[in-house]
Amino acid sequence: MSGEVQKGLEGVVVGESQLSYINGDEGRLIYRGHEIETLAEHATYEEVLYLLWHGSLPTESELAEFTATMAEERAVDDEVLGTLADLAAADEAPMAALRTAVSMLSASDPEPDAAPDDQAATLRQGRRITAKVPTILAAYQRLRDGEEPLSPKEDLSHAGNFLYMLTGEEPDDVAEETLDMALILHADHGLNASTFASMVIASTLADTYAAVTGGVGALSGPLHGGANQDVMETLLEVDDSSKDPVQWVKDAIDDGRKIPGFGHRVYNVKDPRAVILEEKSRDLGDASGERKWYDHANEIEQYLVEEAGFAEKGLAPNVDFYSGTVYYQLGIPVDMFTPIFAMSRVGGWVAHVIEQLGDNRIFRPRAKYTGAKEAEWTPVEDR
Ligand SMILES: CC(=O)SCCNC(=O)CCNC(=O)[C@H](O)C(C)(C)COP(=O)(O)OP(=O)(O)OC[C@H]1O[C@@H](n2cnc3c(N)ncnc32)[C@H](O)[C@@H]1OP(=O)(O)O
Ligand SMILES: O=C([O-])CC(=O)C(=O)O
Repeated sequence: MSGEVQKGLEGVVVGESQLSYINGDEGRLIYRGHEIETLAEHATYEEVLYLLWHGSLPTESELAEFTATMAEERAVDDEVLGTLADLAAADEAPMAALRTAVSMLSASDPEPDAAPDDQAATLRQGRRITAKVPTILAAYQRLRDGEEPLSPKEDLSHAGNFLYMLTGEEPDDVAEETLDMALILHADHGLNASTFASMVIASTLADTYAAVTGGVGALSGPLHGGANQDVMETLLEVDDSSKDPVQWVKDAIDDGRKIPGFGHRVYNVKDPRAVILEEKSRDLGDASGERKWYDHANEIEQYLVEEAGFAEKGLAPNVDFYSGTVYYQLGIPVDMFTPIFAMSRVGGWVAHVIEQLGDNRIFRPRAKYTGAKEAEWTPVEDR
């Protein structure tokens, strides 16, 4: 066994997966053989969930049944809504509220005695959690606004129902399709930090709720999913400053700031999801006549990649760089951006947990011990 330290586990292969493949030099992402561009254009989020969880694209009748089952599972208990109201009163961050609420869902699980390594039961539990996350998030946003949560509508899509529960109005096609596409793009991405966190938890044979709660926690950090909120806050800061975006970013680099939404452990080139989201951000701007959010982001990208040497260092926009400008143009509050990422990625966490359970071995790496080996014991009163 090599004693070499692989900081951040870079390049370490810990298992096999059939879920998603990333080529970081080509900027390519596929889910179970399907290119992300094809899925973004033609699939729905429900279809992608089915693909990830069941191994192949559903037939029309399989999709109808799957969609209906998930829609029936959207409602959450009053106890969860009550806790969300308390958290809203305490001004808790939405990702923290989501983390707490997902953990609470286990109390109403209809299969509490399911064996932890039962893949079929894990899939049903994961499906129920995935169905309920939008309800939790929309309820939380309404409670923060002093409004009553809305009950889910079963006849709307996963994305459409979330927007309805958030705003009280059924969304137009553009908003629904845009969010649906964003959910598809964020559903899975190999062994990213939050997915790996879920897998580590599942590998101990802890339950699905523990694994997903851990995933939410890991995704919330600014080096991971939290970056989409940071990107939008950066663009708002640019807009509020008296500087043009390029001058702003030059000064930010001189001040030693990291630019959120740039850099990736696997991609050395632009993330293919960022390419799709960039186009969507520009289209939304053109349609509304207000392109400044896309323009600010794009000017920053052009400068960093073409003039500041980011391309040579393999630093390019990641999925978080343009997603925020898309959500912002849909009127979604900035601190709901990372929760929307979670609303999608829960599907990937569940898929990887099921895959892990199919060939489980507990994760247990080692650290190279660099501490003292012979310390002298001194009684507390003599220290
Ligand atoms: C959904 C997602 O999780 S996508 C990632 C979302 N996170 C972000 O956008 C936050 C900003 N980006 C980052 O912090 C990093 O690029 C990460 C966390 C994504 C990847 O981290 P790592 O693979 O460990 O790369 P690491 O942080 O070591 O960076 C390598 C070099 O690039 C630099 N670098 C990396 N990202 C950036 C950035 N956004 N801006 C400026 N410099 C950067 C680092 O300073 C480092 O330079 P050095 O070698 O001179 O010290
Ligand atoms: O893969 C990663 O490390 C981060 C990422 O882009 C994702 O989770 O979508």
